[in-house]
Amino acid sequence: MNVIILGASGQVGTALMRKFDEHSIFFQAFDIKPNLPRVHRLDITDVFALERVITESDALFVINCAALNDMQYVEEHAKEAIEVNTLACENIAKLCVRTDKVLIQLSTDQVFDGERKAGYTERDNPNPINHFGVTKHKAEQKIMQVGGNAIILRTGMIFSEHGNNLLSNVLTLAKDNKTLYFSELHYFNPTHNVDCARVIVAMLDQINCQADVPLWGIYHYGGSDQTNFLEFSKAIINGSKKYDSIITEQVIASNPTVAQLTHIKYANLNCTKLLHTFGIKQLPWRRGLQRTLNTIYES
Ligand SMILES: NC(=O)C1=CN([C@@H]2O[C@H](COP(=O)(O)OP(=O)(O)OC[C@H]3O[C@@H](n4cnc5c(N)ncnc54)[C@H](OP(=O)(O)O)[C@@H]3O)[C@@H](O)[C@H]2O)C=CC1
Ligand SMILES: Cc1cn([C@H]2C[C@H](O)[C@@H](COP(=O)(O)OP(=O)(O)O[C@H]3O[C@@H](C)C(=O)[C@@H](O)[C@H]3O)O2)c(=O)[nH]c1=O
Repeated sequence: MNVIILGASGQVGTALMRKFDEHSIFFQAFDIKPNLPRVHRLDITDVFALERVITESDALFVINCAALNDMQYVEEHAKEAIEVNTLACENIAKLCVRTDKVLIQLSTDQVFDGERKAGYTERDNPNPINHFGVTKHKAEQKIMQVGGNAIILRTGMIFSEHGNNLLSNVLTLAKDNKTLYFSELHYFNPTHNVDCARVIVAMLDQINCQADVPLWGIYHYGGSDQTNFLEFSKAIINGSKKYDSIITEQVIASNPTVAQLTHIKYANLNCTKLLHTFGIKQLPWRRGLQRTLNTIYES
């Protein structure tokens, strides 16, 4: 198997590179910031460079993890976000069709409006309420219009030991002994980057073996079980206490209106389709959280 990873320096990209090495899968890795070994520079909005990379490679799979993910930045840089999160994805999809490659595109729970408490299935209609969700939903629509052998994997709140994510934000504030204020009314499925990579590798494996079975379409994956911002931040603090005595005890429920947060209210993903189609089970995020904290504090 031979794979192209776009956005390889990010949370999911780095975990994928590690998994591919473990499984002896050959990959070519690209990112706008090639700050890791074996990652080459590629801006996915550079149409010609993108075309060269995809058409000259004999990879069977393209996994697109590249995106602008800072939701506040995306609100303030709407045009740039459309270029990266939507138009580049459409181009990637077209190039995959032209070169007969399978596309795995990462997407988000933020394509929904967050009003459905029961957990969103793939049959639920997207209705994004933030610009990040709009850019990702438009990408999904463009990819579906292009057709071809494409999978869209929607996930939520990815955490890892590196990069800017909710876990690192909580730790930074907690180490300054600041009081943390978090909503207990906003729900989501935290997803360990390594777990997300596990799911992608399992999907690739099966696609590779079952070329005649139509597996294309949208799937949901998030860590089990759903939680809210308050509970998740408390779990981070509790898991850090054995390493850090100065960490704050002060985690307080503050329940802002949806308008005060860019994040949607109920971002829970129902992952049954992935289980029934690929046999891939959800893993508990608490296990990934403790592993991540161990890595952060022990390295
Ligand atoms: N993080 C999360 O909580 C969630 C993420 N997702 C989706 O999953 C995917 C992977 O997310 P994650 O690994 O967390 O993302 P990261 O932000 O960690 O990684 C994305 C990488 O893409 C790079 N990038 C940005 N613009 C370009 C560009 N024009 N060309 C090439 N590379 C670029 C980023 O660089 P730089 O850092 O310089 O911008 C970064 O290295 C994305 O599609 C994301 O939207 C879905 C749900 C939740
Ligand atoms: C640091 C902090 C954040 N928050 C809130 C604000 C914010 O909406 C929420 C989460 O903060 P973050 O900015 O770290 O995470 P956020 O950017 O909301 O995360 C999202 O990222 C994109 C890419 C996705 O696809 C989503 O699934 C989701 O994971 O927590 C507080 O309430 N109190 C705090 O002290």
